[in-house]
Amino acid sequence: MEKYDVVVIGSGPGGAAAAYALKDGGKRVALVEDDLWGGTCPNRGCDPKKMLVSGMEVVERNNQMLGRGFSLIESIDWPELMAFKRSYTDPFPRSFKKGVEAYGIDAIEGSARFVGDNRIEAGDAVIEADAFVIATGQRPSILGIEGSEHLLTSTDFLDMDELPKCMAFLGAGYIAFELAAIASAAGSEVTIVHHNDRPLKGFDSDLVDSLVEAYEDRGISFAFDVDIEAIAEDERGYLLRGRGSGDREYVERFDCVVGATGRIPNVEALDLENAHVNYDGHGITVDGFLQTSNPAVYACGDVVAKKAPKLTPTASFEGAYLARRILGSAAEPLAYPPIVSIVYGSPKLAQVGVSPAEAAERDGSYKLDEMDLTNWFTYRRIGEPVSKVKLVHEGDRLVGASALSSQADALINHLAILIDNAIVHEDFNRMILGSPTLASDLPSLV
Ligand SMILES: Cc1cc2nc3c(=O)[nH]c(=O)nc-3n(C[C@H](O)[C@H](O)[C@H](O)COP(=O)(O)OP(=O)(O)OC[C@H]3O[C@@H](n4cnc5c(N)ncnc54)[C@H](O)[C@@H]3O)c2cc1C
Ligand SMILES: NC(=O)c1ccc[n+]([C@@H]2O[C@H](COP(=O)([O-])OP(=O)(O)OC[C@H]3O[C@@H](n4cnc5c(N)ncnc54)[C@H](O)[C@@H]3O)[C@@H](O)[C@H]2O)c1
Repeated sequence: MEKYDVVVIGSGPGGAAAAYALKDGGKRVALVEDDLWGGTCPNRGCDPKKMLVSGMEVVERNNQMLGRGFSLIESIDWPELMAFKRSYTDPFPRSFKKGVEAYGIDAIEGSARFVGDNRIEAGDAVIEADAFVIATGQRPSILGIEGSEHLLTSTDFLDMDELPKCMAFLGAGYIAFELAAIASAAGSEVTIVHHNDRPLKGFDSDLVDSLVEAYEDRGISFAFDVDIEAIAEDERGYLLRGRGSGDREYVERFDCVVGATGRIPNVEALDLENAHVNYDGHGITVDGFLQTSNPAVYACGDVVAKKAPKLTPTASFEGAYLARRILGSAAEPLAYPPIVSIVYGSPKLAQVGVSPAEAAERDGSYKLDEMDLTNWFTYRRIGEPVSKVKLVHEGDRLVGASALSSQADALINHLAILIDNAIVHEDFNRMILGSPTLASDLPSLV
């Protein structure tokens, strides 16, 4: 039987951050993976999605420059765009695993399951360790409806050889908005079907309304307040059946339907009962130090039941914290800085820190500014149809921001740096930034 200081289960951003930092700290570390090395983000999440977003951005920019020296590009060649994506994803797991091994971390292939409080089995190996980090992530949750076997997932979409002519996304969260924008830009007729009338819950509702309008302008349809009950295959595609408000029947046919109704934690295969590790439907339950009900077992990333958004940067932040905790250099409970969330739609929607809704609730201590930036030079020069920002200040300090535009992803990170470093308007008097850029807009925003 092999013995390690620490065994990390799951090689995604959370597990990898922990494993590398523990190795740096002198520990003997094994990293266990039962599928694609590197986890969701580089293989079937953020990165492949953003490779396809590159195509969407070209179409978006082209549309904005029509009649300004440009005419319409034909359309996206989907198989070529997919080949571009695969040029990144296909070699990724192999080179990731090579990197792990070159760093001196033992890479073990197999599905890990606990067989005792400090012992797992993975493949043929039985392994003991002083500490375990569980970082097994999540997988798509499949709606429990009749014919659910016909639903595709985000993983299927991100590896589709041909783009369907007409498709639906069920759910109106991050995945539906991002993949719908990609599919629409590539020429598919897209509908987002949602069970209530509040898409992208968690983001500012005014900006979400503007995003929905922008999608409708691009030809994306929405079916709100529809509870889907069944999907059936026939000779012409997939028939989606449900009930709308007032018990009205909803029946539509699509070439393909992608379920995007959330993700569920990967816990079942781990046999957590054998190690006395508690979990619930949201994931593994942990204390403020990311320790589970078994003092030798920790958890980080998407598999944790937590309030923090389940994103790559939060997973790696937690993995790095856990390494410090196990190495004995983190005495305090985990504390998150303001976390940036971005929906890579068309346009992009982003937020960080105190939300406009929270600012409105705590009347008096926060000041909320709403600004339409559409006529600012940064946006005029690219023919941007909509650019809005909502800024929350506490005294002279920026504490929160929400933004909607094709540049919102970059802008929100700039604003997060101001928030994290308590940079106020006067601080820009000491700086000379390259102009005209998003960064040179900042002094006028804060
Ligand atoms: C379509 C999509 C797009 C996304 N886009 C973004 C984005 O733009 N930005 C962003 O911040 N986040 C994005 N995310 C979320 C991001 O991918 C996750 O938050 C992140 O990957 C979580 O990292 P993790 O390490 O917790 O888990 P994962 O990356 O899911 O890694 C977990 C690993 O554990 C392995 N595993 C599971 N069970 C076992 C077992 N029993 N034994 C061994 N190994 C096991 C899995 O195979 C997997 O490789 C996206 C997600 C999806 C699905
Ligand atoms: N850009 C990014 O950072 C990014 C991109 C994609 C995914 N992610 C991560 O992956 C997670 C999963 O993405 P997602 O879009 O699947 O989840 P989500 O939680 O963002 O959205 C799920 C949507 O499905 C709806 N829904 C839930 N149950 C339903 C039901 N029974 N019937 C109909 N609709 C239902 C919800 O109301 C919601 O609108 C995200 O929460 C996020 O953590 C992040």
